[in-house]
Amino acid sequence: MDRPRIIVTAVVLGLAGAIAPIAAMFHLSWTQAVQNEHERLHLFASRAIARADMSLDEARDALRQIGRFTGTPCSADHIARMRQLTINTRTIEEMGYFENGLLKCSSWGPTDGHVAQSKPDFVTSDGIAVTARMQPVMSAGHTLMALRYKDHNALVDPVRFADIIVDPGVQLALTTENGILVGALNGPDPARIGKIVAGPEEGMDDDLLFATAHGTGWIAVATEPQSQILDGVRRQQRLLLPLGAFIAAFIIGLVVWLSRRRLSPLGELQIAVRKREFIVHYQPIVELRTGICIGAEALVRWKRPDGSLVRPDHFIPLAEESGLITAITDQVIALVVSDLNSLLVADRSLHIAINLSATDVGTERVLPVIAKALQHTGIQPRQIWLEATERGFVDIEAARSTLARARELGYAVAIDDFGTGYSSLSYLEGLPLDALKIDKSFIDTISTNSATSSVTPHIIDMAKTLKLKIVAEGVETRAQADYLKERDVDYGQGWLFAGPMPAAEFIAYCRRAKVPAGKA
Ligand SMILES: Nc1nc2c(ncn2[C@@H]2O[C@@H]3COP(=O)(O)O[C@H]4[C@@H](O)[C@H](n5cnc6c(=O)[nH]c(N)nc65)O[C@@H]4COP(=O)(O)O[C@H]3[C@H]2O)c(=O)[nH]1
Repeated sequence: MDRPRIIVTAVVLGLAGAIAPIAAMFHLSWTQAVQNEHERLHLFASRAIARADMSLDEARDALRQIGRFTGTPCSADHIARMRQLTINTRTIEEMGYFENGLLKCSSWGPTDGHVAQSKPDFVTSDGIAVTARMQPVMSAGHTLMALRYKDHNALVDPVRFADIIVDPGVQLALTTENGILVGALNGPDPARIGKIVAGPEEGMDDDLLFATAHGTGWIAVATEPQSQILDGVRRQQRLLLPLGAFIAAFIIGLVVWLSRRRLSPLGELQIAVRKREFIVHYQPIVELRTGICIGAEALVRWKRPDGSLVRPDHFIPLAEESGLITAITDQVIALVVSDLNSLLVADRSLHIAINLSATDVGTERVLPVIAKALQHTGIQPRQIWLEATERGFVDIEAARSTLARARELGYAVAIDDFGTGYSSLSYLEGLPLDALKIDKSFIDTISTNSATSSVTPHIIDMAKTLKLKIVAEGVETRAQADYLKERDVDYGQGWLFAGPMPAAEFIAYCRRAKVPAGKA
């Protein structure tokens, strides 16, 4: 992904990361507050059911007691007993005795016997027939509930079935299972209660929150206006919004950290390695005596997604420091083989020099990589030169072992940038080498009177003493080329002959250079 896309993606992710947790916490505050309210309403409804059951138990107890009366029905004793039970049972307003379906007497005294038994709304499992709303004949007060067991009935004030303490704003209703309103607190709307009873256990009906509880035979409904939960929502928001803000800050931090990492030079280089964004340019090496091209040095370039080329000086040090260099070396080896396989097979006199990093020289890791890349290509190992700089000789024993093994396998080994490090003759003597590349800084001094100009002939003599092939790097002028040729330096590389070029151009250059290249 290129830079602008990373930035755009980071901004989008950052915004989403900031908005999503806050929005989620707003939503969660609301649902949590609603759930809390439902639980609270459910508690009131359950209490109403418990209260109704208790009232029913009281009435049932009184009905059973009077059922055990064995004296003459509607005698003074019987009426006194009913009256006593009415007085002693808080729930009961009046008791009555029925014969052949007609009220014969009540706790108030004998009746004229024309009041018929009411039709029950439901019958409990133990045989108590409940009529939710009926008008008492004797006491002629407000609507009561009738509970009948065998021949006796008890009239109960429905308020007794729902008289629990609720929070302000909460309305309570007790209905039979078929929706007949039995008792109510704080004036709920009967029409809406009827609708709620037929629906789910809890929820929201327009602007009304509700929860129901089911008992044997009745349903309790607790409701409250939606506006009542705003306090609860605010309470939840006070708890959850800081958490949302923390998560948002964490996500934004993470996005910034990740995008900075991806935008950092190392992050970009890691992506380049993963996406194999490297290409190789080839700089011809010519024989100074004839000017014929005898090979090239493979020089890596990083081709950015926008097409621009980054020179190795700008990323090789970072690659070496981070350990990415080994992957880059491997990609260069693969590219050399795929770019120049045919050329190297067609012309056995050509070689390609590959730069090894200090890490590559310190271990033998790279050797099997090259061997594998050359398999089935027809390229001969001697056509591959391995260039090691003096930086790679920090662990001299490891370097010696790698270079010796490389030569055993048939590769040629050259020391690159010679003279810039700490190499001395005695140092060089111990190393298994085929060639020495004189650094450009020494070539630059040729024909000048600088202090280092006298060093160049010594380097040349030293290489000759060690019977090494010599390559002069960075040859830019004819005077430099003439000087080197006079001193029997074998090969030259530099802008005088050609700069680094893409593979196709190098192949064309080599074909032309059957005729001597440059007039060295
Ligand atoms: N001013 C001037 N410069 C000339 C002339 N002739 C050649 N050069 C430049 O000198 C450098 C020669 O490569 P080097 O000494 O191995 O130095 C190389 C080498 O140490 C390293 N490098 C390049 N490719 C690789 C690679 O694949 N792996 C590793 N580990 N290092 C590489 O990067 C360094 C720089 O490479 P480049 O930028 O391609 O720079 C190249 C080349 O473009 C000339 O006449 N005048």
